[in-house]
Amino acid sequence: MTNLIKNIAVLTSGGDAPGMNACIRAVVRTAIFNNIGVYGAIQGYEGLINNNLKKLDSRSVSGIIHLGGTILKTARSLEFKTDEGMQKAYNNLKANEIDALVVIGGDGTFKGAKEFSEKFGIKVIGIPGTIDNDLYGTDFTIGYDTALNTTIEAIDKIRDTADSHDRLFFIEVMGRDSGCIALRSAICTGAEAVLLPERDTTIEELVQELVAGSAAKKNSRIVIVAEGNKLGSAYEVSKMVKYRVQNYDPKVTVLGHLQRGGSPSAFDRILAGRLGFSAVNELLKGSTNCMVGLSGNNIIVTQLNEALTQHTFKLENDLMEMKEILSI
Ligand SMILES: Nc1ncnc2c1ncn2[C@@H]1O[C@H](COP(=O)(O)OP(=O)(O)OP(=O)(O)O)[C@@H](O)[C@H]1O
Ligand SMILES: O=P(O)(O)OC[C@H]1O[C@](O)(CO)[C@@H](O)[C@@H]1O
Ligand SMILES: [Mg+2]
Repeated sequence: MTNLIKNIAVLTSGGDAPGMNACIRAVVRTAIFNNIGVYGAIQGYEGLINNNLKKLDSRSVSGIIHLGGTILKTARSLEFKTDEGMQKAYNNLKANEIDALVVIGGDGTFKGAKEFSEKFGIKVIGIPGTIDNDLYGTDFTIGYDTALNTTIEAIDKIRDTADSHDRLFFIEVMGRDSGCIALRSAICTGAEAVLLPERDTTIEELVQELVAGSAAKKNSRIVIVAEGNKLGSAYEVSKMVKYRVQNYDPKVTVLGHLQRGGSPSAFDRILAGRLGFSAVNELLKGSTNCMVGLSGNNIIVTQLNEALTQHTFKLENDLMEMKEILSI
């Protein structure tokens, strides 16, 4: 195997996700094992633009495998979307003799990496890291499993109050325009209803479901509201329901950013290790403009072009049907 790569830069970009640190550790140590120097770009693409690059060694990633967030920090960089920003990033990579980039993030991060690579010929490998699980080319993204577990732990707690007071709760969960966290958390918590971006539900249909719950002698009711659903935020949906059924006194909880934090689950740590390790090995093989992902129990490689043009989370009608039957 010929190693033509002298130095690489690794960065985390977009929303932070639990397991990003475990992944940084895997990238750094796999690269060092193969005699490749590693720089960490601080705050995602901003670090490349501002030459905020930190040389990393094996010890700089000690004691981080269990930490949420990202030691490299992350950002949503507007400047990287401009020609000038990309040019500055390229100049800094050249000045530091960096030949390749490993980016850990979501679809936006991959879009940026693809454009950058096509424009300047820099080798890039993407590693899927986002709680949204909204990327084609992998069954799971780093951070999703932990976020789902955090979400269901929070909903279970709300269920205690809902049960004790015979209340109706609308709980808004993250996921941008993907309903993956919403549907899975609805199944895991026995939620009575779920509003998803991938499925149109009218307010009348939702009210009917809730009224049917009352008729079936349900005391508490939990409605999971995916942030990207078409009816509106949990507050808006709650108001619309209250307007139609006055005797409900609905409560609203927006789980928000607590879903992104915390120590990564065993699943996310293993996934992060495998994907970080594979990303560097792909670079060594000469691969570029691609992402590593998990399919079944195998690591697969998908070209960024393909990953970015395919839509990801499709409504699994079988899961939806099962959820509906199991919550009668
Ligand atoms: N078309 C693009 N050209 C250049 N850079 C881009 C482009 N799209 C996104 N980026 C860069 O990638 C960054 C991260 O993208 P985005 O904010 O969409 O998050 P993400 O990677 O999809 O992660 P998540 O969805 O989990 O937050 C952007 O802030 C921007 O710097
Ligand atoms: O933290 P920010 O920038 O408000 O972004 C929130 C978004 O990021 C995510 O947490 C991860 O993509 C989405 O689920 C959510 O829509
Ligand atoms: Mg995204």
